[in-house]
Amino acid sequence: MDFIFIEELRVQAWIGIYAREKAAPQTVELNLTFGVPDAAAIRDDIADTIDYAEVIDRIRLELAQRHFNLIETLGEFVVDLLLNDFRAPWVKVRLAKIGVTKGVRRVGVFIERGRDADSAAAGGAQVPRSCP
Ligand SMILES: Nc1nc2c(c(=O)[nH]1)N=C([C@H](O)[C@@H](O)CO)CN2
Repeated sequence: MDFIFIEELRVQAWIGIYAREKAAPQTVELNLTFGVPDAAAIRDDIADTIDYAEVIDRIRLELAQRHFNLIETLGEFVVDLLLNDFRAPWVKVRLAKIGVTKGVRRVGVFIERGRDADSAAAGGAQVPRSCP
């Protein structure tokens, strides 16, 4: 498995538990890493991999359309999108609100998940099911 990363993706999102956060979107910063088949590198074909430009567009589109109370829920939404819609075998999402309170630059959550037991193991590395 190879891994694609997207760093410091800034998106307008409807997020938060307070009335002011329900009245206007705010900037969230996402750092994503997800597994892609190494076959893509061998055949040098975008059809064999996950197009990261599509991932970015889709996240912007989805987060513009719904409100989340918690960063945990928003994080799980992005993880599900990558695992189920983009069929990534493994994903790590780090998501932060910026400047929510005095003296804190970022506050956020990170979630790491595999689509099945094999891809969840060892950060997505291919490991034998059983060793003699
Ligand atoms: N565990 C969490 N705690 C809090 C969250 C959250 O999403 N998860 N959110 C808030 C407020 O929306 C806050 O960020 C507004 O500044 C407070 N605690």
